[in-house]
Amino acid sequence: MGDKSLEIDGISKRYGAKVALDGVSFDVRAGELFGFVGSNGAGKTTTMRIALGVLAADAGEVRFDGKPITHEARTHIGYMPEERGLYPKMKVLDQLVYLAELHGLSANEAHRNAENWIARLGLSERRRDEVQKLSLGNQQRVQLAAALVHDPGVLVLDEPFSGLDPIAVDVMSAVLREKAATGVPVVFSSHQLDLVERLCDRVGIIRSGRMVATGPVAELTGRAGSKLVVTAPSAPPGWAAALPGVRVLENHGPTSVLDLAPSADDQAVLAAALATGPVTEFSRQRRTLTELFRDAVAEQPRAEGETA
Ligand SMILES: Nc1ncnc2c1ncn2[C@@H]1O[C@H](COP(=O)(O)OP(=O)(O)OP(=O)(O)O)[C@@H](O)[C@H]1O
Repeated sequence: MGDKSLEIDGISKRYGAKVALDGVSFDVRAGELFGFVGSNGAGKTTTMRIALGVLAADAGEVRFDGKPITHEARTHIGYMPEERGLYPKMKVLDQLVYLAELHGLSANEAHRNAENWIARLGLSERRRDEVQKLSLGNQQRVQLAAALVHDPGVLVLDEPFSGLDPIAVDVMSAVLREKAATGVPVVFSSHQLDLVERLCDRVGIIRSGRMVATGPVAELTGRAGSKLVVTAPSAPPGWAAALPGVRVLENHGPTSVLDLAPSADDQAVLAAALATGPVTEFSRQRRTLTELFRDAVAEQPRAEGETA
């Protein structure tokens, strides 16, 4: 491994008349953590299942290391399915050893890896317990261990953070960063956008089966303009409403939070504020991924055939 990326190129998928994916493209580069975000039903799970090969696309191609992904290459993907596919009655250690052996590791390697991940993910006291007797969060740790136990060259994780306590979130984050640092492309879906923003090198936003934005968070949020916080105690209500490229987001007493289009002139805003009297605060704030997401999801025209 080291320089191999996973490419999703023009993937389309219908379920009957329902278009689930319509030409979805993005790449997850070697060594990067890629956050895949989108509303419920936008197509994340479908995309991941197609990348893994458990579902066939109607059109498009999945490539690994520049070549159409083979069955062999797919066995090197560590996958965490949304439906969480563990054997409920099997014990944690046995299950991980079994899965590692299934991927071709020797008995010794399988044991060593299983024990390593059990320790790393804080499951040592649970290693002899049946999976079904674990809490949901601990089952999820086992599910991550299952995705990692065969030393995968790619990680595809469907909502790995959902339902985890803050400590488990930290462990999961550290493990994903570590795997990426070894050159593995890591893609995961999540609705926890603050976490995605903090953790990921790049993100992709999918809406109704189409990618609406892909790139580093800072780049995407920068392109979307910024927020301005202005405190002008003498300003009358609505002082900023008519300024070009400005949208008033919130007013708290003398403080206004303004949304600035990329074309808007912040100095003109400052001049307008000063024209009302003193200005005691004037600061730019970067937009968050959550705000960007809301805009991206709200602004796109509805897909053909989609009902409100
Ligand atoms: N087996 C199926 N049969 C019919 N429609 C399906 C099937 N699986 C998914 N869909 C539809 O395809 C679309 C995409 O679903 P998908 O599960 O990929 O979304 P998602 O982004 O993972 O959503 P969530 O965040 O809720 O998990 C949805 O409209 C869904 O209803």
